[in-house]
Amino acid sequence: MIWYNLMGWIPLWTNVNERNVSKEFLEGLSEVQLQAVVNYNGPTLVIAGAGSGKTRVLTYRIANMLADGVNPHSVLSLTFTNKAAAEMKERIKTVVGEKAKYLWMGTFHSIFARILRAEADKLGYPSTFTIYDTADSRSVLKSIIKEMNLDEQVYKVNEVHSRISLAKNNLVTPAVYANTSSLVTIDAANRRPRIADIYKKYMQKCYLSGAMDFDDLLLNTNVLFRDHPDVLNKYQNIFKYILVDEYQDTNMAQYLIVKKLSEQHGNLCVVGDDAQSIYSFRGAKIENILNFRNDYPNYQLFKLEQNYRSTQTIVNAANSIIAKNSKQIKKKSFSAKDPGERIKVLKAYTDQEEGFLVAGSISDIIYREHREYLDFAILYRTNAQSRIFEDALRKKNIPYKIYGGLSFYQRKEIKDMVAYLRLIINHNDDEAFKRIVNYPARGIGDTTLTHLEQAAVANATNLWTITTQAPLDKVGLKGGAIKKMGEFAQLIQSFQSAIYTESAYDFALMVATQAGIIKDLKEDKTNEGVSRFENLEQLFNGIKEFEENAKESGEPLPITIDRFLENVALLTDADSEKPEDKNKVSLMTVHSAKGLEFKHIFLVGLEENLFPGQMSSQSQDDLEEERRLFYVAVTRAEITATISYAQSRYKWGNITSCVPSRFIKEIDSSYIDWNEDSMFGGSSSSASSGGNSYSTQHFKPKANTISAQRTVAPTPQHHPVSAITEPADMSELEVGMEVEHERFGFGKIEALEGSAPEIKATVAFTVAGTKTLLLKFAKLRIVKR
Ligand SMILES: Nc1ncnc2c1ncn2[C@@H]1O[C@H](COP(=O)(O)OP(=O)(O)OP(=O)(O)O)[C@@H](O)[C@H]1O
Ligand SMILES: [Mg+2]
Repeated sequence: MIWYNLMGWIPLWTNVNERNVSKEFLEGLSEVQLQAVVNYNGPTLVIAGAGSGKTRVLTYRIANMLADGVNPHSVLSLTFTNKAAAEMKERIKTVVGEKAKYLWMGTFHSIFARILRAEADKLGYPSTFTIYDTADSRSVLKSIIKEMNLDEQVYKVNEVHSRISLAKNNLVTPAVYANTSSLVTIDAANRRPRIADIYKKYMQKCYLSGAMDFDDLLLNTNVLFRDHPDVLNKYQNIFKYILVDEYQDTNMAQYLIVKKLSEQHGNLCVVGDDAQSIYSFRGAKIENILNFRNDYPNYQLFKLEQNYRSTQTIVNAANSIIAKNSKQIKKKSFSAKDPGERIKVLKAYTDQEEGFLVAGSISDIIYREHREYLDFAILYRTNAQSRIFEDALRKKNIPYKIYGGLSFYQRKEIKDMVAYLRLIINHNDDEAFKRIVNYPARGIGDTTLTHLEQAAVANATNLWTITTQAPLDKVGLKGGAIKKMGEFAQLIQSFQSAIYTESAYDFALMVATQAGIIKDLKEDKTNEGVSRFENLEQLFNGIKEFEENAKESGEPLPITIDRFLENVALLTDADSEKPEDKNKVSLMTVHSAKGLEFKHIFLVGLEENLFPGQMSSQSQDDLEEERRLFYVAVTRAEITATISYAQSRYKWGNITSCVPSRFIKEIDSSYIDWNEDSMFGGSSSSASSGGNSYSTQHFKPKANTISAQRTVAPTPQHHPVSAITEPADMSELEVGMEVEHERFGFGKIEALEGSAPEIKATVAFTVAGTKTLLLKFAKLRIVKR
């Protein structure tokens, strides 16, 4: 092993390249980074904390190879999102020019989808196979569970799906699954013994539909390489250099692909941080990083210890968090930047108020520090938390964008259009078939479809084959239905000859017109109808844009529709950014924020059972993963990190009280600014919110202006009050009483419900409006006149 680090250089390495003066781009690297960049032969592990330049090292390592004359076709670089790959490529392009575009660079899924298309026949798939998204997979599973007459409450589609997904990522086949007790948890063994059967049927159905789900892209690549040594050999020869970012989050299937591919040349470089392993729920194995030394005993190890992203306070705070984990590779991480501000904690009474506080703080910082919207990110544990922040940002006219969910492509009108394109390219795609067989309405009813489906199951084939090859009268269809099915099949077939000759946009437009989609959407003049039509237009804009981008990068014409579909199918949560979205506040889950950085981070919903999530209290391992997630979140910040939590939150329509997350207390207290007073009482410390309707301004000169915008509790002049008591004992409160709240001002109790200590009061405040408050936090005072 050859070991470099910044503090102690171990001079075992004799072949250190001299700093090449003509390679100016290398000037921006530290000494240890430079060594990791220039020594690009042999197995290499770069292990280092967040923000230490791991991704930068990968990028420059590739640039340096190309500058040395390495053929870009022989370099495979695997990233976690397509966006990261595109940025990396762009960066390399600026350094070494156009040849960067020939690099194999992308996510595991996109690279191996490309290889699978080229080799599909070896696996009995058409090269036009469809890539099923999660919704497709779940729909298939749903129909199987129904077909098998299983209880949908016991065999919940989402759970079954994640079990199958986990099995696939561990390369566990249905047969092995059925016989491996360690994979079937006690819960599943007792209550869901048929998962292996569902899994098997699911595999068959996908295969018959000529479809692979996301996990299949990795599973089938493994099958391909296992069963076809010649194919493996071909790609081993092609990829002379393989590089993997975020290696700590690779799963078994990914690990094996990389291991096999690099066997020939041994030039595998992986970079990662065990402290940022956050995908074990999807099968990621932190062990992959730990086992690197066993797999490649002659590896070079580089440890990067300087964090170039964040202030000292943020780095130190993050170190203090991760130190609480028992499982970790000990490593140093320091920042040479300014000490910076302490991590602020915003305490809100309610989830809604949390939204206001955060939005307020953002506009405050923008105003005070002259920042742009793109400098901010709000990070949450679960996607469902976004709504409250969206509302608050909208009210303040702060533009924002949401990553994740890919909701645009989940809209009905978009899915319908995409389903047409999918079915035209791959007639066997049952999910697409079912979606559009009667859209736009052409009088094909559920009964017809049921007959077709039953025949497909009975003959172990797909709907298209039944429709076009079976005697439909024997399948149970009547004359009218037979005719309509014939017309439908003809329509789909009629586009066949143009798929690869027309450009994507022209082709899609032809389909949308001839299939009657445009007419159907145009006819609907309701608001929803108009917005559906606009969405379709957006999709077409997206197709055009895709075409233009591909043209610009010099790809052969025409840019066909299958290329666009592939691109859509492989989108990840972090990929959905449009150019007009550039200068906006980013909202995303912590998982999606991996690898990214922002000047100012707001980490919200820091409450027990939310972050750490409910499941994580079950085991130490889960809790440690949540803690790593927290570490990832904090280390996204360059200048400030702010944490917020609410004391009460709506859950299923009920207000429930919340306990601040243990993680806040785990941060070394010297890096925390609890900031309690500034929120409610106007201390001189920071992190209150300028335009916020509740909080108090903290920097004096502008206080008057801003306070004028605030909702202020009416003063005694407006309300002739004779006495206000100490905070009321809950038992003293009654409906109809006049009370005062420290921020909402005066109001009247309209209702009391629940029992101590969870009593809630609905109070109609004179200025702030009606609010439901948990009394143990609200500290109401009774107004005595
Ligand atoms: N030697 C350097 N000099 C100046 N800036 C640097 C240097 N190395 C890295 N940086 C900058 O520091 C930031 C973090 O780098 P990078 O994203 O590569 O870190 P990372 O280790 O990949 O982080 P993460 O673990 O979060 O993925 C980036 O803005 C990068 O440009
Ligand atoms: Mg990185």
